[in-house]
Formats: sequence, C-alpha cells, structure tokens
Amino acid sequence: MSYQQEKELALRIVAEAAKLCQRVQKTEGGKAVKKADTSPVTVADFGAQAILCQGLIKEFPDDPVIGEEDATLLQKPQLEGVRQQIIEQVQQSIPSATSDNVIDWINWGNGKVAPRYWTLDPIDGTKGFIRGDQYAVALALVEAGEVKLGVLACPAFPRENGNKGVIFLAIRGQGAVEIPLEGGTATPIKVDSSSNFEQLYRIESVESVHSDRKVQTAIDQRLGLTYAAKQMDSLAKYGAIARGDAHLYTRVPLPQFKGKKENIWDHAAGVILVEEAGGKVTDLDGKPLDFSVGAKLSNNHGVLATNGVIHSQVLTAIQQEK
Ligand SMILES: Nc1ncnc2c1ncn2[C@@H]1O[C@H](COP(=O)(O)O)[C@@H](OP(=O)(O)O)[C@H]1O
Ligand SMILES: [Mg+2]
Ligand SMILES: [Mg+2]
Ligand SMILES: [Mg+2]
Repeated sequence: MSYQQEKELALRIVAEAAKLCQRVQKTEGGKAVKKADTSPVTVADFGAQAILCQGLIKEFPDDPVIGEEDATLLQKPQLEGVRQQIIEQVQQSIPSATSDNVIDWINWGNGKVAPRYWTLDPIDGTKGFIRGDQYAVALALVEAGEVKLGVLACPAFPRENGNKGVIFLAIRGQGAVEIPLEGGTATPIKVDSSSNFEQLYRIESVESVHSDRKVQTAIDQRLGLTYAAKQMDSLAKYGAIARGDAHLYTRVPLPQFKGKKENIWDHAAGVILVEEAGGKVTDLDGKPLDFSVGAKLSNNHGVLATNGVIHSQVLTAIQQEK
C-alpha cells in the first residue's frame, strides 16, 4: 500500500499541531496544570490533540484514535480559564471550531485498539516543552499490530543550517525522511551503522526517572562505550538514532515502577522511523514491540532501539545485567 492519503493528512495535521504548540509556547510560556497522576499538561497538549483528531475524524472517520489526553479534567470549574485558552488556540487554527467541537475532538482520542487504528501523542516530552527543550508531536498508523506510518514533528530539533524544526516521516517499505518544519525538500535519512562501541553514542531521557540509569551505566561499561550519553526529551531520541546522531537508546523500567508499562503513543512513530532508517527496535528481551494489545505495551518489557548492527550485542549485555 502506498498510504498516500494517510501521509498527506498526517504531515498536514502534525505541522498544524506543531504550529499551535509554538504559538502557545510564545504566548503562555511553559504554564502547566497537573493531571490525576501528577504529570503536567498544558494548553498546547490539549489544543494539539484537538487539531490532530479533527483532521483524522474528517478523512478517516472509521479509524479509532488512541491519544494521550482526555478532556474530563477540563470540567473542573477552576480550569475554566485553561479551557477557554485551549478553545481560542484551536480557533486560531480552525476558525469555525466551537467550544463543544474542541472538547469532542480531544475526546475522540479515547478510541480502542482495532485491526487498524491511529495513535497520537499531542506533545511527547511535555516536561521538555515546559523547560524550552525538545518535544515532539507524534502520530502513527497501526495495522494488524504493526506500525505502518509514523510522523514526528520536532519544533526544537537542531538543523545543520542553524535553524530549528524538523518533521520526520516513515512509511513501511518506503524508507524514512526528514523535512524542514516550515516545509521544503524531504531528505532521506539513515542510521549510522558503525559498530565500534568506543565511538558510539547512547541517548537517554533528560528525566532520570524514565529509565534506570544504574543499569544503563552497567550496560555501557560491558559494551565499552566511552562517550557520555547524550540526553534528549521525547520521541526526538528516535529521530536522533534514525539520522545517525546517536546509536542506541534503552528504556529500562526502574524497580519502583515495576509492572508499569510503556504507552503505545510514546513509541509507535519512533519505532517505524528507526526501522525504516535501517535500525532495529525491540524490547529488552529482544521481542518486537506488540502494538495489538491496547494503549500500553503490555506484552513487552522496556525498549531498545539501535542502529541495527549492534542490536544483538546490546541485547546480550542487557541479559547479563539482569
Ligand atoms: N516513570 C516513567 N517511566 C517511563 N516513562 C514515563 C514515566 N513517567 C512518564 N513517562 C513517559 O515519558 C514520556 C516522556 O519521555 P522522555 O523521557 O523520553 O522524554 C512522557 O510522555 P509525555 O511527555 O507525553 O507525557 C510519559 O508518558
Ligand atoms: Mg508521551
Ligand atoms: Mg504527551
Ligand atoms: Mg503526558
């Protein structure tokens, strides 16, 4: 399948959602409210989800959508001001939007896994967005448990010419490309397939509780990595591997989060990006990530993304650390 219609829509709505995020960052800064699990969420997270879902409803009304956010929180009377800001921000992108529309679009992301579905993270790396660091708008199409298309907008991603802002796109069997966020030429990207660990870079989250740093350091020592790990928020890490800026990314659940599983939207678009750029992604046991079970990667334990050539060696080092 060529996925031409899906590709055009995904590129358009992800770019539009990224614009909203940039606009909110300029006007509101990093203002956030707390969700029930105490994690932060901003006007931009909700607004971007509304824009993404609106586009998907229009062109693919039969496809379920599984997104991170939910508008229930916005019913709280003390969040009326935030609700208004979200509506105004969405109206700047979609002038005909009513307040009911916006809430319905956000809640469209409450879909369930099906033979074909979309999953999205309106802002991955909300903490990075709040700090003014990396974040990503992520959208992926999954069929029969396999990611078929992934788009990542990374508005703060550095480019060679000194500008910032990249869209990464990958379609199964068609390779991976990067496109300037403001539009322009799509440039094919490939992993860096070096296998000399002394010269390879591991990349990790900025947030230290998202992966076990003690285990990671032990794995690095086993592999003979000499460079300090690069740090980056969000799915942009997958982009860094896909374009050869880094070579391995491990996400090792911390003992205190034992049993907590990864969200599908935190990985889907990144997985296809790395795979189509020539790399490999599995869990820490070497199993493919299973996107057929629900909103969580319940059948998997942690994540390992590499340039491909070093994958089995890294898996062996991980097994030895268990
Ligand atoms: N204890 C934990 N372990 C693993 N991932 C976690 C976590 N707490 C939060 N996260 C996820 O980590 C994501 C950010 O990833 P990263 O560390 O790579 O920047 C968050 O996405 P959101 O920012 O979309 O909420 C959130 O879903
Ligand atoms: Mg996320
Ligand atoms: Mg998010
Ligand atoms: Mg979140």
